[in-house]
Amino acid sequence: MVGLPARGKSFISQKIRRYLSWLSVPTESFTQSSFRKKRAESLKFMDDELFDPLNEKGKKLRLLSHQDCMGAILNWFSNHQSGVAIYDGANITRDIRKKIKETLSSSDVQTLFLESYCDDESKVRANIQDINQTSPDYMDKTVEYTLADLKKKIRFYDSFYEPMNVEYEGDCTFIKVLNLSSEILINRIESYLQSRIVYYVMNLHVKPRYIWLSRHGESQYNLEGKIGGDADLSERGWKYARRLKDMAEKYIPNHGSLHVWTSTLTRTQQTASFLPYPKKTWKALDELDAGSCDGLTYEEIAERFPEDFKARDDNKFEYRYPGGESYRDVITRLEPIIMELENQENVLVITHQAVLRCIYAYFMNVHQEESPWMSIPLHTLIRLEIRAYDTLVTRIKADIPAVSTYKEKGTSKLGETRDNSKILAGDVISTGKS
Ligand SMILES: O=P(O)(O)OC[C@H]1O[C@@](CO)(OP(=O)(O)O)[C@@H](O)[C@@H]1O
Repeated sequence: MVGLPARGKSFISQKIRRYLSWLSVPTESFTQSSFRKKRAESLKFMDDELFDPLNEKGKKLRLLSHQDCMGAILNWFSNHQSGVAIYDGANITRDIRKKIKETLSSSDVQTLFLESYCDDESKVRANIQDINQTSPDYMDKTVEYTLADLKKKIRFYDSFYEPMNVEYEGDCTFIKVLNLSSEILINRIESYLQSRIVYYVMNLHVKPRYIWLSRHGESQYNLEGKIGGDADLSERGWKYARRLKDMAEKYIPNHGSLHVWTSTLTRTQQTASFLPYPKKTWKALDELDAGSCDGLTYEEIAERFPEDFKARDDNKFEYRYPGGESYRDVITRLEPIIMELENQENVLVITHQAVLRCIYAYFMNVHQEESPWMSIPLHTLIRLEIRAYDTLVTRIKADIPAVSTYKEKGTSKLGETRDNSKILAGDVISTGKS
């Protein structure tokens, strides 16, 4: 990363790390400031000395923390055949970038510089506000403190900042993001992975916003415990479809501009049928294809294909149904959906259990092995609040009972059917954090 403080470098780093990890590319982010803090603590160094351009000790400490960070990156590469290490630091001089490139290329590592250049004061200010509210570095500090501290650092770094340009660094591969917008300059993009990163960064948003998710209403197949298929909604499923309209009006603040996405399957389209908003149907949102097990109950699968049943329980993320899909396959086909969601302002996605797990795992940073086992109940509207440094989740459970479609590891039985008495009157709201 390249850029002055408060230019969204950590935000972009974290997003890229999450995106690539979700696509199964080993990715790690190394934050230079954490190495600097460690060094400063051990040397009993004050921040004031560190950001004084005339202070020789400060200069030395910055150099040491850079070396520590590079050491950690090289060490990480020695343990990984392939992958992406993100150096989250300022790296604002041509000299330091030249050294980074040389060091990495001597270890056979390609370098892609990603500069966040911003001279729009209002955007810098908004970013400082975000940093104050959500960055672990400033969690217990006032806005005034964060503002003063970051301004001091910006002034310091600005005195020797050399933005990237083709004239001086034409031989480098770089992406330059201008004013945290979709305006981007690129130079010498050479590999597929680099082009994925360019495309992803182009779709990124810094504005906080909500994404709304829901499974379809309870289907006839859900009632019978069957997987896959293209069944209609049950009576309670239709009830949820009607309720979803009221819930959208009640909970989605700017529902007037809402867009609804569904899969091509009947149950999601019936669920969306009362919503008076523009709709889009995506094949990519169809449920995980259960291949030759489509239309069976888990008990029938366990009985007829015991080896497959066990193999899926043992490694649910990788297991591919004969003639069907695995969770990994679903993630691959969901990539365009994620790109679009990163770009959109106000969308409600109505889809299926496995697909929602994959989308949820991306936004909530859930580990691959864990994601196929997450609980995504029926008749629940999920609100993801996408913020600069984390995602907040709120689940709004409609008071309409539904069967459980959750199967635990090691059993072929579904979870307990929720009975009416356990459903509280009114919607039940719960929250959590990524
Ligand atoms: O990966 P598991 O846990 O089997 O969950 C996926 C299953 O969920 C189901 C319901 O059991 O999805 P949905 O009703 O949301 O379309 C099945 O169709 C699908 O095969």
